Amino acid sequence: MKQIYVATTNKGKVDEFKNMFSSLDIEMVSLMEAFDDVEDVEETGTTFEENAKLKAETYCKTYQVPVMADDSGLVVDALNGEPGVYSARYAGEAKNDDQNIIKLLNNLEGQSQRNAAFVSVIAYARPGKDTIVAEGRCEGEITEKRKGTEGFGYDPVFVPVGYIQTMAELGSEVKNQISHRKRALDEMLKQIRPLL
Ligand SMILES: O=P(O)(O)OP(=O)(O)OP(=O)(O)OC[C@H]1O[C@@H](n2cnc3c(O)ncnc32)[C@H](O)[C@@H]1O
Ligand SMILES: [Mg+2]
Repeated sequence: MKQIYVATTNKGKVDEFKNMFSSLDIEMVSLMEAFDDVEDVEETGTTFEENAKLKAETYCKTYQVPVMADDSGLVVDALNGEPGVYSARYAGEAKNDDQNIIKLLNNLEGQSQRNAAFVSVIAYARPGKDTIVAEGRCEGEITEKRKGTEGFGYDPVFVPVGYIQTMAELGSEVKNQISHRKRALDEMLKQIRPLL
């Protein structure tokens, strides 16, 4: 079976990729589990695409295996697209989900326009070949209070369009069918299927 290495330091993303790959005829291998010396790649890009490529290409070059990496985040209309590429470190380099949510809700206090979208850009880097990129979005709204315990990141304050519960209440079964990451992966598979 074809193996693809997925590179992420985020446990929530690993679980989602494992779940989404489980029905495919491609084996997903966690790069961080396969190699014990994996160093963090600094996300110096200003777009999701730049950072996704940076992560995938750096690891592909180091380990000479095909690598997929996701760069993702929350884009809030009333905050001019913030936190965007800074979603993980919105409240500081410690990358604390709870602090990030507190900062987001504070910045949106009294704001009735709460439209937002989760965005995921997946880059697939292969040794000696051009990198392939795919994007997925999930539109929704930011709640006034956090609700639910599943998922990670901003899931407790994000209600997808067409639902009344947050991603953290809906849980992985629903999330992995409608999420930005699932849509990006579907887009990616359309492009790489013929190449596998
Ligand atoms: O870079 P890697 O190692 O993959 O892990 P990371 O957590 O730093 O990942 P990103 O740089 O792509 O930052 C993504 C952040 O955006 C938020 N985010 C992304 N996808 C999300 C999702 O499905 N649900 C909730 N929040 C999400 C969350 O705060 C993430 O930490
Ligand atoms: Mg990151």
